[in-house]
Amino acid sequence: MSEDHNDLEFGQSVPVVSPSSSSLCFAHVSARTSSGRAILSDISGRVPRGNMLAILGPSGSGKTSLLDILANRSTLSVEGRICLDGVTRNGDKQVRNHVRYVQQEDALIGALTVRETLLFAARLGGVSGKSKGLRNIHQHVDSVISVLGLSEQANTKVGTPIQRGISGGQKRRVSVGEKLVANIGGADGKSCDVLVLDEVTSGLDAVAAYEVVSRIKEFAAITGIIVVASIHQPSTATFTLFDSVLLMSQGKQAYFGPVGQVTEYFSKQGLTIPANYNPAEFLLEITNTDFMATRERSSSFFKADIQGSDQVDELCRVWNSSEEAALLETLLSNKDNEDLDRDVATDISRLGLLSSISDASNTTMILVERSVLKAYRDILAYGVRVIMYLCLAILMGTVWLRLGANENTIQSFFNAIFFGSAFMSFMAVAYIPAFLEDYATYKKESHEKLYGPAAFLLANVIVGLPFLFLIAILFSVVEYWMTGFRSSATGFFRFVMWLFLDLVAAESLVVLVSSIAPIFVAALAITAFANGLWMSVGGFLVQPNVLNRFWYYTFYWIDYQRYVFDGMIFNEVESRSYSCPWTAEGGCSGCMYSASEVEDQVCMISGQTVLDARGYGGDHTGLWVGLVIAIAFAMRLLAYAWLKFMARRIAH
Ligand SMILES: Nc1ncnc2c1ncn2[C@@H]1O[C@H](COP(=O)(O)OP(=O)(O)OP(=O)(O)O)[C@@H](O)[C@H]1O
Repeated sequence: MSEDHNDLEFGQSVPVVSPSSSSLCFAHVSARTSSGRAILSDISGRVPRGNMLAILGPSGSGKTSLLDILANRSTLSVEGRICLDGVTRNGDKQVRNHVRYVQQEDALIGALTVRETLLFAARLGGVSGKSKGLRNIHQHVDSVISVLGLSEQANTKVGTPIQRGISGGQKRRVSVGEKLVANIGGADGKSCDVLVLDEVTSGLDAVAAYEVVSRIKEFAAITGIIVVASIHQPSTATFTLFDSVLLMSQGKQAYFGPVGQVTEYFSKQGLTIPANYNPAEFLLEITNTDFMATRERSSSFFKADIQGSDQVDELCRVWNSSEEAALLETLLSNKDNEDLDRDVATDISRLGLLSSISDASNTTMILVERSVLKAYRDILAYGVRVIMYLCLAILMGTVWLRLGANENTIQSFFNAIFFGSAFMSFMAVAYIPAFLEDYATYKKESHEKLYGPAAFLLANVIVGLPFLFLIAILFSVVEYWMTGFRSSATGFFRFVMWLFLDLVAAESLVVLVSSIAPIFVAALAITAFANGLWMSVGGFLVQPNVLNRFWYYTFYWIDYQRYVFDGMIFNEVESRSYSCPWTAEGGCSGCMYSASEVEDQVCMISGQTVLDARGYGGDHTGLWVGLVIAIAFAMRLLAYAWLKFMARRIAH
């Protein structure tokens, strides 16, 4: 391969590899669930480099299951052989470095524009703007935007639940674009050799679908990548763009071969595709057991008594005994083909169209940059919480307004501190939707080994901490002074510190729960329940010496809200004094707590007396700060361990 190929740019139509060179093969692939249910039975095919395979079949026929297996993402138990460029890849963890997968659901960050989304995808994929074959990363991204017909939307945001962005079909194109911009042909062991597209044209009209598929075809021809796409109801024009087609029904194979030979093959079997009839539509009709629309049309093939799945069995039986199936079998079992595949693949890997710059710290910084953009643009990420906490501060400031320091306000101060800290932790649930959006993106990107849980969680904490600090400051500025907590800079800043730690711990709980249960309603219910639990056992609603022994010896000691509450109480009460009325009969003896006459006829209750009387032990602020940090850290660590465990499970 000539070095000149490095100067090729996306959009040029000079083929780099011969379409008959190395390939992706799958031979006799069968798959079962853990309960033994057969999902796929004996599926075979071969896709040379630079070619596109369409997987066609009715809903539930096993298209996604096969794509997952080819990308080594399946949790099913798989038999058969999969090889890429002559190397057997069954269960090979490395295969995911070579496959880019566009899943059915678009996992995009709503606050980013189309161009930003693709720029971040290119950078995360390891594309360097200084790469030899790539004069400018922006140019590269713009050319992908242009070929996907997204130039007019380049600066439009993808869209959030409260801000309309691009359409569903345009989102599909952005998802495809993310794979096209990222590290195609890179030389770092993470080159993209196979582009897997699940339902790539769903949501697109016929013209847009044709445009997208034809651009992908052009791209495959230039770069030599193999494209495997499941597709629903393609127009005739779109269908004929594919080089070959695999027809599936009920997990079985009804045809594999060149698109151009479909009509001839089925005519030979007595299933004539009517003139001017969309062949793809015909194939779907004869394999759809739910709606047997073509019985009359295909009566010369199907005997009158053959119904439903028997019809599919008949199609598969005919395929298995066909010359075409025998030819495919010969191709798959030919050792010479494998050797040829391997040799050409070595040549292709030297291409290095784009070189790589990715490393762990660089990836984390890219993720931080992306999260910062999202955090300040997407009001749902932090904006909603900033507004909500400010409203809460004003509400509390006006309800607990200018409390004087006397014996009648002591309980109100305790209530204000409990309500403020508990409610703030509770409302961390507002972060769940934003985290779940990030999680979906992480899941998609980590599947392709672009980064792992450490970079994801590190970026999350780096971006989150300043926002939480801002919330703590804003809340305190309003509420602290309106309520009339002790007037001292130390008191104020300690109050801010405790709120900040409270928010950090509460957000860590959200991250942990949402990582384990990444479904909105489940994460919401579990987090709300956990916060309710921490509130109940924290020692304020039920005093520790009365608290049931089970809760006392378990959750009471790992309750971050308890340490925050105790820290805030000591900060406020310990150094304060509360006045109480002096009476002629009893002096200070009528006060709620033991008081002393500090001046002539002036009784004061010391804060320490209040704390002692209410059963609060000594001030261990340092220890409590350490414990809240440790609890928050432990929750993040558990989230990391869980994500790592899940990543390993999928990899195996
Ligand atoms: N891990 C699994 N456990 C149980 N059943 C599964 C599993 N994976 C797939 N299936 C079942 O296998 C069948 C094929 O599913 P698959 O998603 O592969 O079909 P599909 O052709 O992609 O459908 P659609 O076009 O509707 O997306 C379905 O009935 C599905 O429920």
